[in-house]
Amino acid sequence: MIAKLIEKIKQTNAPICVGLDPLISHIPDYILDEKIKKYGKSTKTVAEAFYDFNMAIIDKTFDLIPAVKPQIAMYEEFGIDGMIAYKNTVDYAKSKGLLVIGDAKRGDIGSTSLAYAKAHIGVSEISGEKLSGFDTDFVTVNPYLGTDGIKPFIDVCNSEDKGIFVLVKTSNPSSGEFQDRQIDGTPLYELVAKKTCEWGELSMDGEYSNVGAVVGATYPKMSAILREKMPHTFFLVPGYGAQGGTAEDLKPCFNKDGLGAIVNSSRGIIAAYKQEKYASLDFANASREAVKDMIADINRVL
Ligand SMILES: O=C(O)c1cc(=O)[nH]c(=O)n1[C@@H]1O[C@H](COP(=O)(O)O)[C@@H](O)[C@H]1O
Repeated sequence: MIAKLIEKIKQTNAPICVGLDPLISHIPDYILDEKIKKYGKSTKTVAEAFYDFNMAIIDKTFDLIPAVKPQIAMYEEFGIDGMIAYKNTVDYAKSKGLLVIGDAKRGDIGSTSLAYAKAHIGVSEISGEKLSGFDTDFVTVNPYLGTDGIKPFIDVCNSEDKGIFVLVKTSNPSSGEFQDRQIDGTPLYELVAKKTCEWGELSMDGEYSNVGAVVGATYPKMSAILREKMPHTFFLVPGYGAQGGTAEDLKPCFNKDGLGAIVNSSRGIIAAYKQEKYASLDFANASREAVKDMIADINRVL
């Protein structure tokens, strides 16, 4: 699956994905009001509004980008109705030819990880009939439980041609609390990186592995170290835009050939219409212009 993502990045010349992380405060009033009229002040209203909002953004951006990354938490907040909106968003993005990175940060003991893997990137079976859950192309995975928590995801990557991104160095302010702690002279994030490379060897897809790494844009010195130590690992890079990461900051995440990473921006794209620069545009066209600006900004440094 990573080879497909790389192919789409080359086709679009855009190593970026749009984070579909809607909040009620992002949704224009006219969409919310229409849904409230139909469904009252309910979780269904929010879910339907999120789906309409996402579809409009996908319609205006799918020709420019290789992938989207819906963050499941934003949907889970609204229970079953939210989860339906998540699944509908995944399916709509795929119908437009986009690859979908489900951001669910799963990981547990082996048997439970297998269920998570099947839910997000795999299939299940009942009496010989295949059943799919969310069916995204990639899912983000938390490595804290170690190899038996990761292995089921890798097995599903191999059987279904899918991919995962393992949290290695996250973008948030507290990421160093554990990740930067030295263990026998090596920071924990480097130990996780080494393990991620070993796991990656179990699912190679061309030059890169289906086992990728999440590396935040906000720690460029560490990104440079990781890029060198992980030559066959593709990076998912969050933290650009709203969290302060700049194009210069994420440059070390890329290889010399300009490949090796896909950069996510969520609020910076889907809520672009709230920024002065895009204020004259409707929300979906503002997202389109913000995507074009992000692509140009990143390609400028590559
Ligand atoms: O796995 C992720 O995508 C992730 C890892 C990380 O280290 N930092 C991080 O921000 N993310 C996700 O990336 C998105 C960032 O959103 P914005 O800050 O609005 O661009 C959110 O969905 C986060 O959950």
